Amino acid sequence: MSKIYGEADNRVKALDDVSFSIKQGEFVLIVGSSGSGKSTLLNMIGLLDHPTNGKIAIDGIDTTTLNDDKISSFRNKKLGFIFQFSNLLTDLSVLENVLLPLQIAGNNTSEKDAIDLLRAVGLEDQIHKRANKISGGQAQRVAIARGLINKPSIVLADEPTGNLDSVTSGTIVQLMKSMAKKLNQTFIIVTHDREHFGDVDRVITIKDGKAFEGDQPSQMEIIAK
Ligand SMILES: Nc1ncnc2c1ncn2[C@@H]1O[C@H](COP(=O)(O)OP(=O)(O)OP(=O)(O)O)[C@@H](O)[C@H]1O
Repeated sequence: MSKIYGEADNRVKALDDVSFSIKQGEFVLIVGSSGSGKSTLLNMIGLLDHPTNGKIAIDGIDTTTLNDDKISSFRNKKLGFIFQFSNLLTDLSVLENVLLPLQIAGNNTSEKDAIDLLRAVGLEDQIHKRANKISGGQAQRVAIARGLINKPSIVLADEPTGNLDSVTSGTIVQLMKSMAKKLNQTFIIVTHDREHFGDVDRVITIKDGKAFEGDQPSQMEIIAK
């Protein structure tokens, strides 16, 4: 799978023939220096953008063949997003923001699940605050709870611990790992904080748009192919 931005003189090959497969339940880190293509890869797996060449298969479905409606419903049902600049709706409370994905997916709203998650990210005393009255780090933790509330089978996170102190980062990492185990969720996490994550199933390094595991070019198939 490749992704090229722009044309002619402005052409940037952000992903260059990246190919790997991730199994259900794997906890995977994507690391690499700034500008290497990590966010581009996450956007492709999250079906937020299309690859220029190749395909992304999820659960055996080649997502490049799906129309926009199908992509939206696929995204709502299967994927959870924790993106650093994923804005919260500022007119809503912290709790309402976390409940939103349940309502969009038409799932039964479970306030208890939302409150449990907010407690797990250390925000139980902020749940009725409006989202514009909390700090950046707290907003990041709300975004984490919001990304997990639907119990998505695949969670995509871009720098989920980026705004957080190391104690809170540790709590968040433990929460994500325990959810991954309990619900057999796949986590694909872009991070600059490799050390905060401790033991993980796999680490994929992106270098100049190419994917490596260990020192070897990644040779596995599917998900991004
Ligand atoms: N929308 C875009 N249009 C043009 N070029 C882009 C676009 N998005 C990313 N790029 C370019 O693609 C390359 C990969 O960018 P990407 O954001 O995926 O890197 P990254 O590894 O996530 O970086 P960082 O760690 O700084 O977030 C960079 O050269 C970047 O400038």
